[in-house]
Amino acid sequence: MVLFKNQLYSGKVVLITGCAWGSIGAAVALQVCQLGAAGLAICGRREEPLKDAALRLENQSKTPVFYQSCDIRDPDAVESFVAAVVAKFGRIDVLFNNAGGQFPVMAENLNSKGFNAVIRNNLLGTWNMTSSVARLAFIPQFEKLTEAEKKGANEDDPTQSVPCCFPGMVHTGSARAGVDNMTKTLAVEWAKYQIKVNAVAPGTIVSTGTQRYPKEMLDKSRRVAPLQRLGTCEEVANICTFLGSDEAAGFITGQTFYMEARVWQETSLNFNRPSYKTEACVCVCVCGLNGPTECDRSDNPRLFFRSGGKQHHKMCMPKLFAAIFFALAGICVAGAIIGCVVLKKEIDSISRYDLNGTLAIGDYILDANSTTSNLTVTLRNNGNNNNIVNARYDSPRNSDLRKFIYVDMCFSGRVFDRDNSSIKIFTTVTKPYNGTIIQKITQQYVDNYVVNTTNPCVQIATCYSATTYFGFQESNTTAPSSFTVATNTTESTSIKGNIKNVCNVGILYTYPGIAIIAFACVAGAIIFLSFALACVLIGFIRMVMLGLLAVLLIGAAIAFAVLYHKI
Ligand SMILES: CCCCCCCCCCC/C=C/C(=O)SCCNC(=O)CCNC(=O)[C@H](O)C(C)(C)COP(=O)(O)OP(=O)(O)OC[C@H]1O[C@@H](n2cnc3c(N)ncnc32)[C@H](O)[C@@H]1OP(=O)(O)O
Ligand SMILES: NC(=O)C1=CN([C@@H]2O[C@H](COP(=O)(O)OP(=O)(O)OC[C@H]3O[C@@H](n4cnc5c(N)ncnc54)[C@H](OP(=O)(O)O)[C@@H]3O)[C@@H](O)[C@H]2O)C=CC1
Repeated sequence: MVLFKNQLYSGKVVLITGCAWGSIGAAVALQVCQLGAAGLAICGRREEPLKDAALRLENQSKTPVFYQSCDIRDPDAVESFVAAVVAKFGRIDVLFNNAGGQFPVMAENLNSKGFNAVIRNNLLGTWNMTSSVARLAFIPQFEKLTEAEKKGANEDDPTQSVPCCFPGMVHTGSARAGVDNMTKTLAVEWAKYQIKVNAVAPGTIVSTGTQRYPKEMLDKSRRVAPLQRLGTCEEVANICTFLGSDEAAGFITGQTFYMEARVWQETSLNFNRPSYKTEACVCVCVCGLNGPTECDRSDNPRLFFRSGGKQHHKMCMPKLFAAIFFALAGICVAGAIIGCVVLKKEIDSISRYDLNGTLAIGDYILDANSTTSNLTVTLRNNGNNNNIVNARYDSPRNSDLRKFIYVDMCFSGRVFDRDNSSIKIFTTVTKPYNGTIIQKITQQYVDNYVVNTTNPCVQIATCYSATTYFGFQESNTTAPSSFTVATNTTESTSIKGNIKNVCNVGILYTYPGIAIIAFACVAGAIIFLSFALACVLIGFIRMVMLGLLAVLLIGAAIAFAVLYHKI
């Protein structure tokens, strides 16, 4: 699209403050370079973006570009930059006071230092640059003209906002109102040097600058804009390029051009109810991270922290809580892993005792770690052609009260009752740990005479500290401390035993501390992870509300179930 005459800026030396690629300044720079400017000088606080912009501009035009790091708030730096430009190009024809900016903040949260910082950036900075360029370039250049020639045009183009008011930006609104007045005053004062001074007050423009603003603010800006959209840097550049050209706008001075009639009445009406989120933010300033980002301190000043850096990183309520919950979930996961590893190690360390064989009269099983007998089996003839089987299991480690073992015993062979009546096989646990009977007396009635080979098998769950007696006993006999059973002497009687270590349910009793911590950690990880995800997906407040609702519903359901059960 050709908007301007080819070579409109031919022979002109242009100075643009603030020119990072993607900014309004860079859009103006590209236009004037492509329109044949003889030289371009750009400045900014950071050198890297300037170098980058200079390279791009030189690649896309024939204009030589000079850049220097310079903070427009510093009069000495400005003076030396302008002097360097004059030394480099010999003159300056057009000045675009583009550098500036602020931070969004509600007036009640703005202190004097912050107000001053923005006034300095937008009003004082604009003045510093304008005055230096006028003194070091415009006026001396004018003085050198012949009377006939004294009709040059220079352009001061401070971009600014605020047709009438600027809620949320009182500092910059004031600064730009000052620039507006500066524009008019200088246009009159310096008309004698044929310096023309105009200002452009863009609406909200999509640029590297506004990328740092909260999305909600920009959305609001878009909604109140008559054209229902944000402007582009090129659109601002078009009017700047026009005003900067003596040929195009030679008869325009002392004017402020508002690019878009914002409906400020509506904004003013909403002043006390800003449409952007008022959520609490934690703002941390860190040096040396991905370029400067400004914190929106107006969100909620109470949770604002700074650590002295210049770059601000913001974390708002839901994200903050999500981060906290993620961290807690992480700690829980670590705890669960450590707990499970410790438990596994402990369980693996429990010895296994396998009898795996037939016990004969007088046999006993040795504890793997000691020579103490812990299972003794005696078989003796009761003098009536019957044998008595007595078995006794003693804890090998009486001190270790919390550990359990299961003993599986299988009796095989033919078992006779003296009276041919049914007999009982039972196990009982005496002296159970802590007074609790681990497995109550198990009774199993066996048919007359024959006990099949796989049955009866009994399982005795006992505590190490307990002494367990097991055996066959005639019915109607109360449990004594030893049991007898009549066996046919012609039949072999054997006991197979298998002592297993405890795992499953026993864990909870065995290592209560570690097990409880491990299970609590697993539960905690699940809960915190759910909280964190809820914070990310639905926000902290809503998550708390939903949580309360869930608790109420569950409570009501339990109450209903209890009542229903009772009825
Ligand atoms: C209802 C509201 C509706 C509004 C709708 C508006 C829609 C958007 C319209 C956007 C239009 C304008 C766009 C642009 O201008 S684009 C350009 C964007 N670029 C920038 O804005 C960045 C430029 N800013 C800066 O370079 C710096 O912030 C600045 C130079 C202005 C100040 O930096 P300086 O280093 O001098 O200052 P400090 O950071 O040290 O701070 C000094 C004191 O200022 C106070 N301060 C700073 N930040 C905040 C904050 N976020 N909130 C409140 N106060 C703040 C504070 O007192 C600082 O002192 P301390 O450090 O001692 O605390
Ligand atoms: N975008 C918008 O909607 C609107 C913008 N404006 C104004 O237009 C101008 C350009 O805006 P935009 O392009 O969006 O902003 P950007 O933030 O994208 O660019 C601003 C440029 O100015 C430089 N700058 C800022 N402060 C200083 C300083 N003290 N000294 C030297 N250089 C400085 C920055 O470089 P560095 O950080 O390296 O110093 C950067 O190159 C600004 O003044 C802005 O306030 C006005 C109305 C609306």
